[in-house]
Amino acid sequence: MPTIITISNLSKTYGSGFRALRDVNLEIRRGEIFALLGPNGAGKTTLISTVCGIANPSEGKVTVAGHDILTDYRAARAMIGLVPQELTTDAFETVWATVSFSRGLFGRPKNPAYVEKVLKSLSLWAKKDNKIMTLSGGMKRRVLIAKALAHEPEILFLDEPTAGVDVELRRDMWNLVRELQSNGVTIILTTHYIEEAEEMADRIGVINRGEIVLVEEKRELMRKLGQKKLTLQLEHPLVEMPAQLKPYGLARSADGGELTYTYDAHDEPGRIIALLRHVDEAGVRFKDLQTTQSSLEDIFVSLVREAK
Ligand SMILES: Nc1ncnc2c1ncn2[C@@H]1O[C@H](COP(=O)(O)OP(=O)(O)OP(=O)(O)O)[C@@H](O)[C@H]1O
Repeated sequence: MPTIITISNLSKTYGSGFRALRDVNLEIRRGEIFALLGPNGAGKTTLISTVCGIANPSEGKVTVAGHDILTDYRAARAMIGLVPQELTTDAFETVWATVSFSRGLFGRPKNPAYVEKVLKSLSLWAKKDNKIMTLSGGMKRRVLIAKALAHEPEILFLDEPTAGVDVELRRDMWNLVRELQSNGVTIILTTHYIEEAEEMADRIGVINRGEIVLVEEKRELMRKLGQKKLTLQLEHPLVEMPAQLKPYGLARSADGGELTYTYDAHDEPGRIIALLRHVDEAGVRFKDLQTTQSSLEDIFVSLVREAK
Protein backbone atom coordinates (compact mmCIF):
# COMPACT_ATOMS: atom_id res chain seq x y z
CA MET A 1 0.00 0.00 0.00
CA PRO A 2 1.40 3.45 -0.83
CA THR A 3 2.13 5.87 1.98
CA ILE A 4 -0.34 8.70 2.57
CA ILE A 5 1.19 10.38 5.65
CA THR A 6 4.91 10.58 6.31
CA ILE A 7 6.09 11.74 9.71
CA SER A 8 9.85 12.27 9.92
CA ASN A 9 11.87 13.05 13.04
CA LEU A 10 8.94 14.85 14.59
CA SER A 11 9.42 16.35 18.04
CA LYS A 12 7.13 18.61 20.00
CA THR A 13 8.10 20.63 23.04
CA TYR A 14 5.29 22.62 24.62
CA GLY A 15 5.81 26.18 25.84
CA SER A 16 6.12 24.76 29.35
CA GLY A 17 9.30 23.00 28.20
CA PHE A 18 7.58 19.61 28.27
CA ARG A 19 8.74 17.33 25.45
CA ALA A 20 5.57 15.53 24.39
CA LEU A 21 6.91 13.95 21.17
CA ARG A 22 10.44 12.66 20.70
CA ASP A 23 11.80 12.02 17.24
CA VAL A 24 8.70 10.29 15.91
CA ASN A 25 9.02 8.51 12.57
CA LEU A 26 5.89 6.95 11.20
CA GLU A 27 4.33 6.20 7.84
CA ILE A 28 0.60 5.74 7.42
CA ARG A 29 -0.46 3.68 4.44
CA ARG A 30 -3.29 4.68 2.19
CA GLY A 31 -6.48 2.83 3.03
CA GLU A 32 -5.40 1.26 6.29
CA ILE A 33 -6.88 1.43 9.76
CA PHE A 34 -4.03 2.37 12.05
CA ALA A 35 -4.56 2.25 15.81
CA LEU A 36 -2.33 4.34 18.02
CA LEU A 37 -2.16 2.93 21.53
CA GLY A 38 -0.52 4.45 24.55
CA PRO A 39 -1.11 5.17 28.21
CA ASN A 40 -2.51 8.52 29.40
CA GLY A 41 -0.23 11.39 28.54
CA ALA A 42 1.83 9.34 26.07
CA GLY A 43 1.46 11.94 23.31
CA LYS A 44 -1.35 10.52 21.16
CA THR A 45 -3.41 13.71 21.02
CA THR A 46 -0.27 15.79 20.52
CA LEU A 47 0.72 13.65 17.56
CA ILE A 48 -2.72 13.91 15.97
CA SER A 49 -2.94 17.64 16.66
CA THR A 50 0.43 18.21 15.03
CA VAL A 51 -0.42 16.28 11.88
CA CYS A 52 -3.74 18.14 11.68
CA GLY A 53 -2.02 21.50 12.07
CA ILE A 54 -3.53 22.38 15.46
CA ALA A 55 -0.18 22.21 17.23
CA ASN A 56 3.08 23.28 15.60
CA PRO A 57 5.94 20.83 15.41
CA SER A 58 9.15 21.87 17.18
CA GLU A 59 11.31 19.75 14.89
CA GLY A 60 10.78 17.42 11.98
CA LYS A 61 8.54 17.21 8.98
CA VAL A 62 5.09 15.86 8.16
CA THR A 63 3.65 15.43 4.70
CA VAL A 64 0.11 14.44 3.79
CA ALA A 65 -0.08 12.99 0.27
CA GLY A 66 3.09 14.93 -0.46
CA HIS A 67 1.79 18.22 0.97
CA ASP A 68 3.94 19.64 3.76
CA ILE A 69 1.73 20.46 6.75
CA LEU A 70 3.53 23.78 7.28
CA THR A 71 4.36 25.11 3.83
CA ASP A 72 1.33 23.59 2.10
CA TYR A 73 -1.06 23.72 5.03
CA ARG A 74 -4.32 24.19 3.18
CA ALA A 75 -3.86 21.30 0.79
CA ALA A 76 -2.69 19.03 3.61
CA ARG A 77 -5.51 20.00 5.95
CA ALA A 78 -8.21 19.65 3.28
CA MET A 79 -7.40 15.96 3.04
CA ILE A 80 -7.96 15.36 6.73
CA GLY A 81 -11.07 14.99 8.86
CA LEU A 82 -10.55 15.16 12.61
CA VAL A 83 -12.93 13.82 15.21
CA PRO A 84 -11.66 15.35 18.45
CA GLN A 85 -11.95 13.86 21.91
CA GLU A 86 -13.85 16.79 23.31
CA LEU A 87 -17.30 17.87 22.24
CA THR A 88 -16.72 21.34 20.88
CA THR A 89 -19.77 21.65 18.70
CA ASP A 90 -21.91 24.74 18.74
CA ALA A 91 -24.79 23.84 21.08
CA PHE A 92 -27.36 26.20 19.55
CA GLU A 93 -26.93 25.18 15.93
CA THR A 94 -28.92 22.44 14.25
CA VAL A 95 -27.24 19.26 13.13
CA TRP A 96 -27.75 20.17 9.48
CA ALA A 97 -26.33 23.70 9.84
CA THR A 98 -23.30 22.55 11.82
CA VAL A 99 -22.35 19.85 9.35
CA SER A 100 -22.97 22.02 6.28
CA PHE A 101 -20.93 24.83 7.85
CA SER A 102 -17.97 22.51 8.42
CA ARG A 103 -18.00 21.69 4.73
CA GLY A 104 -17.95 25.39 3.87
CA LEU A 105 -14.93 25.94 6.13
CA PHE A 106 -12.87 23.93 3.71
CA GLY A 107 -14.08 25.90 0.75
CA ARG A 108 -16.10 23.01 -0.59
CA PRO A 109 -19.15 23.96 -2.68
CA LYS A 110 -22.53 23.18 -1.16
CA ASN A 111 -23.60 19.59 -1.68
CA PRO A 112 -26.84 18.84 0.21
CA ALA A 113 -26.97 15.34 -1.26
CA TYR A 114 -23.59 14.49 0.23
CA VAL A 115 -24.47 15.97 3.63
CA GLU A 116 -27.69 13.98 3.56
CA LYS A 117 -25.75 10.80 2.83
CA VAL A 118 -23.36 11.42 5.73
CA LEU A 119 -26.20 12.15 8.16
CA LYS A 120 -28.08 9.06 7.05
CA SER A 121 -25.02 6.83 7.38
CA LEU A 122 -24.63 8.07 10.96
CA SER A 123 -28.34 7.62 11.77
CA LEU A 124 -28.61 11.38 12.26
CA TRP A 125 -31.07 12.13 9.51
CA ALA A 126 -34.11 12.16 11.77
CA LYS A 127 -32.30 14.66 14.01
CA LYS A 128 -31.11 16.99 11.27
CA ASP A 129 -33.27 19.92 12.45
CA ASN A 130 -32.58 19.38 16.15
CA LYS A 131 -30.31 21.71 18.06
CA ILE A 132 -27.07 20.01 19.13
CA MET A 133 -27.72 20.70 22.80
CA THR A 134 -30.88 18.60 22.71
CA LEU A 135 -29.01 15.49 21.58
CA SER A 136 -27.71 12.65 23.73
CA GLY A 137 -23.97 12.25 24.27
CA GLY A 138 -23.81 9.44 21.72
CA MET A 139 -25.66 11.50 19.13
CA LYS A 140 -23.33 14.45 19.73
CA ARG A 141 -20.43 12.17 19.05
CA ARG A 142 -22.02 11.14 15.77
CA VAL A 143 -22.35 14.83 14.91
CA LEU A 144 -18.60 15.25 15.47
CA ILE A 145 -17.96 12.47 13.00
CA ALA A 146 -20.41 13.97 10.50
CA LYS A 147 -18.61 17.30 10.82
CA ALA A 148 -15.25 15.66 10.26
CA LEU A 149 -16.58 13.93 7.13
CA ALA A 150 -18.39 16.97 5.76
CA HIS A 151 -15.60 18.04 3.41
CA GLU A 152 -15.06 14.52 2.02
CA PRO A 153 -11.62 13.94 3.54
CA GLU A 154 -9.44 11.05 2.43
CA ILE A 155 -8.00 10.63 5.91
CA LEU A 156 -9.97 10.49 9.13
CA PHE A 157 -8.41 10.89 12.56
CA LEU A 158 -10.52 9.66 15.44
CA ASP A 159 -9.24 10.60 18.88
CA GLU A 160 -10.74 8.13 21.36
CA PRO A 161 -13.87 7.66 19.25
CA THR A 162 -15.64 5.37 21.66
CA ALA A 163 -14.56 6.72 25.05
CA GLY A 164 -17.58 6.64 27.31
CA VAL A 165 -20.06 5.39 24.73
CA ASP A 166 -22.29 2.39 25.25
CA VAL A 167 -21.64 -0.99 23.69
CA GLU A 168 -24.21 -0.52 20.96
CA LEU A 169 -22.82 2.81 19.80
CA ARG A 170 -19.31 1.38 19.91
CA ARG A 171 -20.42 -1.39 17.54
CA ASP A 172 -22.07 1.18 15.27
CA MET A 173 -18.86 3.24 15.23
CA TRP A 174 -16.80 0.20 14.35
CA ASN A 175 -19.15 -0.63 11.50
CA LEU A 176 -19.01 2.93 10.28
CA VAL A 177 -15.21 2.98 10.37
CA ARG A 178 -15.11 -0.26 8.38
CA GLU A 179 -17.54 1.19 5.87
CA LEU A 180 -15.40 4.30 5.50
CA GLN A 181 -12.36 2.14 4.95
CA SER A 182 -14.15 0.18 2.26
CA ASN A 183 -14.86 3.51 0.57
CA GLY A 184 -11.12 4.18 0.51
CA VAL A 185 -10.76 6.41 3.59
CA THR A 186 -7.57 6.00 5.62
CA ILE A 187 -8.33 5.85 9.34
CA ILE A 188 -6.08 6.65 12.26
CA LEU A 189 -7.62 6.14 15.65
CA THR A 190 -6.36 6.45 19.17
CA THR A 191 -7.88 4.28 21.78
CA HIS A 192 -7.57 3.09 25.33
CA TYR A 193 -9.66 0.08 24.52
CA ILE A 194 -7.26 -2.59 23.47
CA GLU A 195 -10.15 -4.70 22.23
CA GLU A 196 -10.97 -1.87 19.83
CA ALA A 197 -7.49 -2.06 18.29
CA GLU A 198 -7.67 -5.83 18.29
CA GLU A 199 -11.01 -5.74 16.51
CA MET A 200 -10.40 -2.92 14.06
CA ALA A 201 -6.79 -2.21 13.23
CA ASP A 202 -4.70 -3.40 10.33
CA ARG A 203 -1.60 -2.03 12.02
CA ILE A 204 -0.85 -0.94 15.53
CA GLY A 205 1.53 1.69 16.80
CA VAL A 206 2.41 1.98 20.45
CA ILE A 207 3.51 5.33 21.83
CA ASN A 208 4.96 5.79 25.28
CA ARG A 209 6.37 9.00 26.76
CA GLY A 210 6.40 10.67 23.37
CA GLU A 211 8.26 7.87 21.64
CA ILE A 212 6.94 5.34 19.17
CA VAL A 213 8.03 2.08 20.72
CA LEU A 214 6.53 -0.24 18.15
CA VAL A 215 4.72 -0.32 14.81
CA GLU A 216 3.53 -3.64 13.54
CA GLU A 217 0.85 -5.41 11.57
CA LYS A 218 -1.72 -6.49 14.13
CA ARG A 219 -1.62 -10.12 13.07
CA GLU A 220 2.16 -10.17 13.06
CA LEU A 221 2.29 -8.50 16.47
CA MET A 222 0.01 -11.07 17.97
CA ARG A 223 1.90 -13.87 16.31
CA LYS A 224 5.33 -12.62 17.32
CA LEU A 225 4.67 -11.45 20.82
CA GLY A 226 1.71 -13.60 21.69
CA GLN A 227 2.50 -16.21 24.24
CA LYS A 228 0.51 -19.32 24.81
CA LYS A 229 -0.13 -21.06 28.05
CA LEU A 230 -0.88 -24.71 28.52
CA THR A 231 -2.39 -25.51 31.90
CA LEU A 232 -2.74 -29.02 33.24
CA GLN A 233 -5.22 -29.67 36.05
CA LEU A 234 -3.68 -32.51 37.99
CA GLU A 235 -5.49 -35.43 39.57
CA HIS A 236 -3.30 -35.14 42.67
CA PRO A 237 -1.36 -32.11 43.89
CA LEU A 238 2.28 -32.20 42.97
CA VAL A 239 4.62 -31.70 45.91
CA GLU A 240 7.90 -31.72 44.05
CA MET A 241 8.75 -31.11 40.39
CA PRO A 242 9.94 -34.36 38.77
CA ALA A 243 13.42 -34.14 37.19
CA GLN A 244 12.11 -34.82 33.65
CA LEU A 245 9.89 -31.76 33.84
CA LYS A 246 12.43 -29.29 35.21
CA PRO A 247 13.76 -28.16 31.77
CA TYR A 248 10.30 -26.88 30.82
CA GLY A 249 10.23 -24.17 33.51
CA LEU A 250 6.69 -25.14 34.53
CA ALA A 251 4.88 -22.97 37.04
CA ARG A 252 3.15 -24.82 39.85
CA SER A 253 0.04 -23.33 41.45
CA ALA A 254 0.17 -22.64 45.20
CA ASP A 255 -1.80 -25.77 46.02
CA GLY A 256 0.21 -27.87 43.57
CA GLY A 257 -2.98 -28.78 41.69
CA GLU A 258 -2.03 -27.09 38.40
CA LEU A 259 1.01 -26.93 36.17
CA THR A 260 1.37 -24.15 33.62
CA TYR A 261 3.71 -24.14 30.65
CA THR A 262 4.27 -20.81 28.88
CA TYR A 263 5.60 -20.91 25.34
CA ASP A 264 5.87 -18.78 22.24
CA ALA A 265 2.84 -19.04 20.01
CA HIS A 266 5.04 -19.99 17.05
CA ASP A 267 7.03 -22.69 18.88
CA GLU A 268 7.02 -25.98 17.11
CA PRO A 269 4.18 -28.23 18.23
CA GLY A 270 6.64 -31.06 18.85
CA ARG A 271 7.65 -29.47 22.15
CA ILE A 272 4.16 -29.80 23.61
CA ILE A 273 4.03 -33.44 22.59
CA ALA A 274 7.41 -34.00 24.27
CA LEU A 275 6.21 -32.22 27.41
CA LEU A 276 3.07 -34.35 27.62
CA ARG A 277 5.16 -37.48 27.15
CA HIS A 278 7.48 -36.43 29.96
CA VAL A 279 4.48 -35.65 32.17
CA ASP A 280 3.23 -39.17 31.52
CA GLU A 281 6.66 -40.72 32.12
CA ALA A 282 6.95 -38.86 35.41
CA GLY A 283 3.72 -40.51 36.51
CA VAL A 284 1.90 -37.18 36.78
CA ARG A 285 -1.77 -37.65 35.93
CA PHE A 286 -3.96 -34.81 34.78
CA LYS A 287 -7.73 -34.66 34.51
CA ASP A 288 -8.01 -31.70 32.17
CA LEU A 289 -5.90 -29.30 30.11
CA GLN A 290 -6.43 -25.88 28.58
CA THR A 291 -4.50 -23.57 26.31
CA THR A 292 -4.86 -19.81 26.28
CA GLN A 293 -3.22 -17.17 24.10
CA SER A 294 -2.13 -13.81 25.45
CA SER A 295 -4.27 -10.93 24.29
CA LEU A 296 -3.14 -7.70 22.74
CA GLU A 297 -3.70 -6.22 26.18
CA ASP A 298 -1.05 -8.48 27.75
CA ILE A 299 1.34 -7.57 24.93
CA PHE A 300 0.66 -3.86 25.32
CA VAL A 301 1.12 -3.87 29.09
CA SER A 302 4.43 -5.70 28.81
CA LEU A 303 5.68 -3.34 26.06
CA VAL A 304 4.89 -0.23 28.04
CA ARG A 305 6.42 -1.76 31.17
CA GLU A 306 9.61 -2.68 29.27
CA ALA A 307 9.95 0.82 27.86
CA LYS A 308 9.87 2.44 31.33
N1 LIG B 1 -0.68 22.62 25.82
C1 LIG B 1 0.13 21.86 26.55
N2 LIG B 1 1.12 22.42 27.28
C2 LIG B 1 1.97 21.67 28.02
N3 LIG B 1 1.91 20.31 28.10
C3 LIG B 1 0.96 19.71 27.40
C4 LIG B 1 0.01 20.44 26.60
N4 LIG B 1 -0.82 19.56 26.01
C5 LIG B 1 -0.44 18.33 26.44
N5 LIG B 1 0.63 18.41 27.26
C6 LIG B 1 1.36 17.31 27.90
O1 LIG B 1 1.90 16.49 26.90
C7 LIG B 1 1.79 15.11 27.26
C8 LIG B 1 1.06 14.35 26.17
O2 LIG B 1 -0.31 14.76 26.17
P1 LIG B 1 -1.34 14.16 25.13
O3 LIG B 1 -2.65 14.81 25.38
O4 LIG B 1 -0.76 14.22 23.77
O5 LIG B 1 -1.39 12.64 25.59
P2 LIG B 1 -2.39 11.47 25.20
O6 LIG B 1 -1.54 10.30 24.88
O7 LIG B 1 -3.35 11.94 24.18
O8 LIG B 1 -3.12 11.23 26.59
P3 LIG B 1 -4.63 10.76 26.93
O9 LIG B 1 -4.65 9.31 26.64
O10 LIG B 1 -4.70 11.06 28.38
O11 LIG B 1 -5.56 11.57 26.08
C9 LIG B 1 1.09 15.07 28.61
O12 LIG B 1 2.05 14.94 29.62
C10 LIG B 1 0.41 16.42 28.69
O13 LIG B 1 0.32 16.85 30.03
